[in-house]
Amino acid sequence: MQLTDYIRTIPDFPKEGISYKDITPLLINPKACEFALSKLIEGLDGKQIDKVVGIESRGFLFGMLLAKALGVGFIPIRKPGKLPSKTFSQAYDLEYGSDTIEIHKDAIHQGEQILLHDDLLATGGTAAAACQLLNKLGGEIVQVNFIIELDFLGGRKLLPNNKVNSLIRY
Ligand SMILES: O=P(O)(O)OC[C@H]1O[C@H](OP(=O)(O)OP(=O)(O)O)[C@H](O)[C@@H]1O
Ligand SMILES: Nc1ncnc2[nH]cnc12
Repeated sequence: MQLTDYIRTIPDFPKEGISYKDITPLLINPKACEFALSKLIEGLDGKQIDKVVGIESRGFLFGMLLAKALGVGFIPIRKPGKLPSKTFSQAYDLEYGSDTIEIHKDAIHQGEQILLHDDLLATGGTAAAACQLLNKLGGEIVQVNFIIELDFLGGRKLLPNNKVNSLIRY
């Protein structure tokens, strides 16, 4: 199976000049989703994971599937003002703007082995901000994985201390 067959490129969305990678053709196909999930798990090389953290909103989709498949809990990192209990916040820049993400202060315990997941790595601002939050909580980031990585934006450079795995690289 070729995962790239299930990714659609939309020019000039959400802003002129952005070539948007749309994963909805993947989401609509259960066999392709199963394949992508198995590849993400394969990329973990059997490493022990205590919790999966997914970044709002597209990181929730495979994040929860990964947690279920690994038999561990899922933790959402959310946009500001969405999490109801006490949070840590981190501001960051992304390919088409800037934003803040938050995590519950009690979501992770010191030394827990964390898999961080998002659908796409672009400039790396979002994932780097998420790593800062996880480090603050004392989580050990085992791997950061993505369905898609936009190599030409160099996002990996913002994750110099992390193992990064992406299924598709453009
Ligand atoms: O590497 P970066 O340049 O930081 O960009 C990557 C982020 O951008 C997208 O999220 P977006 O903020 O568009 O939100 P969404 O998941 O709710 O669509 C994507 O899902 C990543 O989280
Ligand atoms: N080019 C892109 N396509 C889809 N999601 C993105 N998030 C940041 N850049 C993106």
